[in-house]
Amino acid sequence: MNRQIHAAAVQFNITLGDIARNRAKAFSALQRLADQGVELAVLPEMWSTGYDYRRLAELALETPRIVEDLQKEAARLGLVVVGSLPESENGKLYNTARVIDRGEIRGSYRKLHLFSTMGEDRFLAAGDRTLVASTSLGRLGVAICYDLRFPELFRKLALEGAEILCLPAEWPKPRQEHWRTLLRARAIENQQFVVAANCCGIQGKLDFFGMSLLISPWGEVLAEGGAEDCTPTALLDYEQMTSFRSKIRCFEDRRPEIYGILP
Ligand SMILES: O=C(O)CCC(=O)C(=O)O
Repeated sequence: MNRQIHAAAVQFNITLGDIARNRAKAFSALQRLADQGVELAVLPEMWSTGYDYRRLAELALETPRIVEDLQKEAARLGLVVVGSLPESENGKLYNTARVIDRGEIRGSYRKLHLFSTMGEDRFLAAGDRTLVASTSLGRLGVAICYDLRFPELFRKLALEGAEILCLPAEWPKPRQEHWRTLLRARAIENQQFVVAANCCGIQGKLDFFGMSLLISPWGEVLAEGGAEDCTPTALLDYEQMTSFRSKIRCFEDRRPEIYGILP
């Protein structure tokens, strides 16, 4: 049976520290997307708060309630939703993405690579495991923003069966070409779909360019966001992935015994 998944990236201008406003934007986008028949929606990184480091510990206390509401909304709308939020546990803060499948949490992923260039490692603790979540739409691999610069992580997710890579981000100017090139490379080399949601607009000193992308395993950009709030959508056709994987056999032809630490 050929599976086609209607997917979207939810791109918006995150207002620093304003949970009510960010939440209203995200939830109304999810409603609109569900009305259009979308089944998978990826939200940006730290979408409820942005990087409001000064107040992050206090803001993170709201996260469990937001996740609960998101679960109810995903169940009501029949959506799979991925996006990252600040998480507080045992006195530490994490940048954590959850995979919510029509109400059920299928997995949780704490950002592994903290962006030391901007001090993320001074405020947040890093995760220590990867995630490929089994969902009603297939196997979703999750990575967050700066993780994109570490290809080994993505190969591991692919070897663990990831079919769609979901990447919430807050990726600023002037590194648009890195964003686009690396996302396309990850899709091509791992022969999987990529749904990457960036934010847009100004947050503090940072200027975010948007350009959320949905990419096929062939590397085609299926849909692309502009520089404003938007929700690019595309159909992800599993048949295309299967046929590409059978023509160019990257997984079978690997030589991990020579160069790899991965099995
Ligand atoms: O790698 C980059 O250029 C951006 C990464 C980033 O902004 C982040 O991880 O928060």
